[in-house]
Amino acid sequence: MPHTQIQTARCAALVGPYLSGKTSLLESLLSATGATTRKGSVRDGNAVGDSSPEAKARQMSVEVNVASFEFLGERWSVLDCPGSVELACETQSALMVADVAVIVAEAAPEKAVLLAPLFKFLDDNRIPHLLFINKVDSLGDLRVRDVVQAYQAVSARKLVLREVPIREGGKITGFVDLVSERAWHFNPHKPSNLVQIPDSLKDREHEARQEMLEAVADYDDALLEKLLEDVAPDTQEVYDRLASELADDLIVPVFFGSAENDNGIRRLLKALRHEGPDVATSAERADIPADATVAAQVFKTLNGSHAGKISLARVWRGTVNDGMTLGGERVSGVFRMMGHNQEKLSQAAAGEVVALGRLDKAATGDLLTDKGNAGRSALWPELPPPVFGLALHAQNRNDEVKLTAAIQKLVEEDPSLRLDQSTDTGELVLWGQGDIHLQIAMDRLRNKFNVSVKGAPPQVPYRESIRKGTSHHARYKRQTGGHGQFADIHVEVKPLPRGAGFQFEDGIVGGVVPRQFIPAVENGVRDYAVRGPLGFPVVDFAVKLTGGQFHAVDSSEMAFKTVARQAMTEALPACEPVLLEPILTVSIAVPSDFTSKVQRLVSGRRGQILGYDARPGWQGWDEVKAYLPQAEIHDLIVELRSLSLGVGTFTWSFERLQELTGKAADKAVEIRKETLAAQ
Ligand SMILES: Nc1nc2c(ncn2[C@@H]2O[C@H](COP(=O)(O)OP(=O)(O)OP(=O)(O)O)[C@@H](O)[C@H]2O)c(=O)[nH]1
Repeated sequence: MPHTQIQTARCAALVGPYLSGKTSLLESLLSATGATTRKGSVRDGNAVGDSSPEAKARQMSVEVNVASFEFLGERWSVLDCPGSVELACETQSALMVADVAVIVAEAAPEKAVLLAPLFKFLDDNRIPHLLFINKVDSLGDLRVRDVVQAYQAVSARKLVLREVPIREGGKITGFVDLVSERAWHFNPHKPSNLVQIPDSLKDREHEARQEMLEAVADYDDALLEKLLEDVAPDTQEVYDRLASELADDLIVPVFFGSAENDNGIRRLLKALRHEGPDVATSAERADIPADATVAAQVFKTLNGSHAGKISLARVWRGTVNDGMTLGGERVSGVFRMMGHNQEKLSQAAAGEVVALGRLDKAATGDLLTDKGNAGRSALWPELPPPVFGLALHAQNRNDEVKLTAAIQKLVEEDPSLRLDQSTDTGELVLWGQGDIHLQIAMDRLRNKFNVSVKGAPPQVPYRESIRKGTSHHARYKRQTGGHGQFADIHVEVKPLPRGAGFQFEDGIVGGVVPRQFIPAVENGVRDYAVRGPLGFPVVDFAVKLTGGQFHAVDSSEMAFKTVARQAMTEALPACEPVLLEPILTVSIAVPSDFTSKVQRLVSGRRGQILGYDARPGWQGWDEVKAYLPQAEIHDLIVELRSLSLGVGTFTWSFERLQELTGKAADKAVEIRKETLAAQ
């Protein structure tokens, strides 16, 4: 078919559920196009992608792999994205700069819901995408059309089957292309060869082709008219409509094959070549300002310990030259990536995906132009809220200082990580998207930044308060040599309502405690309140200084501060101390099939369900709102994912403190005592 050669390079992102075969597909695309001479494999650990130690150790993609090839004179960059839900932020960033996404999915209709967040993200961002059903070598009796039907339930756009399988002896041995109506026979690790359409398949082929044409005609009146009048449409017209409807994200063409056996790969390449939009179309989608002559957008940042900072960027417009000023900084090196290997270029033209050296101020999402750094694009996806935290400690105490700097570099590489220095517990808590996400981060700290760390569940920031008040008299008197120390106070202590904090009242009349010592009394109480009788910060109580005595020579600020602490130490245990635990408001989002399981999960964790509603903008999903003790949240995401095929997620915010009594309280106090004793 005629094809106007597209001069600019294009970019496809490979996305899809965990272990669906994206890295294998990249390997297959590279070998089919001659970009690699020997096909590697994920199993053998010699694929172009997944070459980092963290990826090899897990046999999974832990970050986006970038590679490129030429197919029939056109350059393509491929962004092989990680499939794990915990690494979705990385995938979303890569998708923002791609012309087209290939969703690689196994034929698993029972897990169709896994694709829902991806379809929604692609549709929300109008990113053209097609579906490649992988691993058809092990499809068994499943029918491709049934798989498509199951996936249709989670896609707002119409899935349009572009080929039908040829089956022999219970196996898929080839396919019939529904546009050209030509049949191909799969050959292991070799291009398919043209065959006759089997007679037994002719009816099915005709039916499927009609369905495809009708789906396409939904958006094209001229084509619809032809179909209604039984006029056979011209093949070129069908290809053109398919291309424009894909570019407008109106339809999702569906292909299938086997990355492992290199089947269906050339058909996929042809679809990308003929139907993938060009960079100018995608730049419009990305809202690249018209006045920028040169524009590139960073979708990933790498802080190599030796090579310095590298920004992976898509060139949206113009040419990026090594040494030029882009985004207000000098570009020091332009590289084309092939997995972990880099090829130095003197320049990169529009459409290319390149690594740019030493742009110290550029961050992921930033749009760099010849006019300056326009900052993070308004269209860039929001960061996912953190759902799993670990308190980190350097294995070697001397590394504690290095640790914070190294984590900051990691956060720059992966903005879905967040570092919090807890003011309550003093812990350095790394927040992320799940246990695997944080384990990868910890591995990177060791492998890249040479800091070995241990992770532990973060401490819960309990508080304590009192249930009843008391009056107390305390005297502090020391006579050591010359100057003595003297301070004497009467205080009234009383509980305050939840959320009131701490109040201090000066009730002194007649100057029995001189004015200059009163702040010292308040400071002494505040000092004490950092750790009450149960070992936690004391809140929601009031102290009134009602009387006292002083000595003209021996009284000092220090003495009054000390006596105030002493008064609290003596008085508070008698005020019925009570533990307060933080309660969070959580909002848990799951497909509605899992809503009742979520309610049980919340109840089983001492939570209080507030109700549930449809999740706005998510068809077939619910949002369950509940109060949940913070102590129950640490591994909530783990259980939530395991009951929802991995797609459940939640957001949380602090709600209030609430009294905790009984065994749970005793345990918290016991652990606190052990922790304090160990310090
Ligand atoms: N039978 C069969 N297995 C395949 C095929 N493609 C990939 N696999 C296997 O599926 C597993 C996962 O493949 P990967 O290519 O690592 O999957 P991925 O989608 O890149 O994985 P993540 O990026 O970690 O989500 C590997 O064991 C592959 O060998 C295929 O076409 N057929």
